[in-house]
Amino acid sequence: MSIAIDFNHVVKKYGDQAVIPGLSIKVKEGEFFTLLGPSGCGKTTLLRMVAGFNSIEGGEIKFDEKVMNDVKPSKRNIGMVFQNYAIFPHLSVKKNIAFGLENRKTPKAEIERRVDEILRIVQIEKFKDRLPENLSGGQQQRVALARAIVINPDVLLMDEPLSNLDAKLRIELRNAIRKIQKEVGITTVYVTHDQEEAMAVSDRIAVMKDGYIQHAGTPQNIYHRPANLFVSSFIGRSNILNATLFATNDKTEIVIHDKHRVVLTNIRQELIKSTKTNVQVCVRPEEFLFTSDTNGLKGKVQRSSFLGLNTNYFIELESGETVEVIQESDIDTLIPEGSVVYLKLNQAKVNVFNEDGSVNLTEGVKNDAAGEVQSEVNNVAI
Ligand SMILES: Nc1ncnc2c1ncn2[C@@H]1O[C@H](COP(=O)(O)OP(=O)(O)OP(=O)(O)O)[C@@H](O)[C@H]1O
Repeated sequence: MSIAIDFNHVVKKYGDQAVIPGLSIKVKEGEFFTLLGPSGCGKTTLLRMVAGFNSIEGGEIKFDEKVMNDVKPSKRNIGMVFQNYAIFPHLSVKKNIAFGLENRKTPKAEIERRVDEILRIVQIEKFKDRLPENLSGGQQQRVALARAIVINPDVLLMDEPLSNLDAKLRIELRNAIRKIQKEVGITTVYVTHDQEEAMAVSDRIAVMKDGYIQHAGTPQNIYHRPANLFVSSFIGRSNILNATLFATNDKTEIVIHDKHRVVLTNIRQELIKSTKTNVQVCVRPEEFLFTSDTNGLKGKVQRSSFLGLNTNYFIELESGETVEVIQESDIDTLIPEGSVVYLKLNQAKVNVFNEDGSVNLTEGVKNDAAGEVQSEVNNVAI
């Protein structure tokens, strides 16, 4: 059985310091939900609150309709996977997996059946009689995952489960984790600081900073329509350019470096309080296009790198700023280093933020975070 988790104005304090000042979000039943953010933003703290290892100083955490604040960790029916595997070294793989069921006094035949089923799902049948010391890191982490899910938990919590593995294994195991989570359908909260990993495994991601969720949404929405400049810089690569936004009754346009004009049709007019506003424009490397139009942004190619599918260019603009441009590789053409080029923006894709970067002025942001930072953002005067 899987459940929904409701974080309702949750507060965590250490002494006087509120590391989570008030956080609200709903995790859906069966969802793969990831907490993503830089070191110290409060991901582990929040995960430990779900498990019951951390006290709650305000608000409530509910599993479906039940308030869990004072429920002991052992009564929460949670499976956990940590980065350091946490499996018993002296027990075989099979015994490690059976351990939680034996503790719960599950009948022997049922233990046999469940362990065999999980060995199959996690694809470690052939190692079932080995001791952990004779397994690779990735195989040990599969055992840890099997141990966590064999007890049929309501919630699966994972804290950086891949961070001790090498790059190739990380990709292999993250795909396995995603597949297994969908097969068993357990509501999952996953912690990572690796944005690519978060995008690869999650149904939804909450990008955190300083104990607040900045943006919660699908990987696609967070990438294409980040709620603020922090989110756009944290997820994927971004070129940030200063610009001026002019809004008249006829049209809205941005002017970059006093020269390059781009008409935009997707600005949230209700947020524009002045005919002339300083803004910051975020252009992903693939949202630049080369043009023969000399009204484009002029620059000089500093470095061209053929990467197979794509070609990567670093271009120094007249302003002295360097931007990164990615184009699908052409079979014969590589723009040589030193060439003068003109760039235009894919105007439907770029994001425009207010001067301090706290609000995306572009239409299409879908932010499910219902915490205080959200209402502050909505009230920002521009
Ligand atoms: N027991 C504690 N006492 C005091 N402060 C703490 C304690 N545990 C964590 N903190 C502080 O709370 C904040 C959030 O820490 P947390 O471990 O949740 O961050 P994180 O996002 O998981 O970081 P990382 O990715 O480095 O693990 C940090 O500023 C940390 O120093």
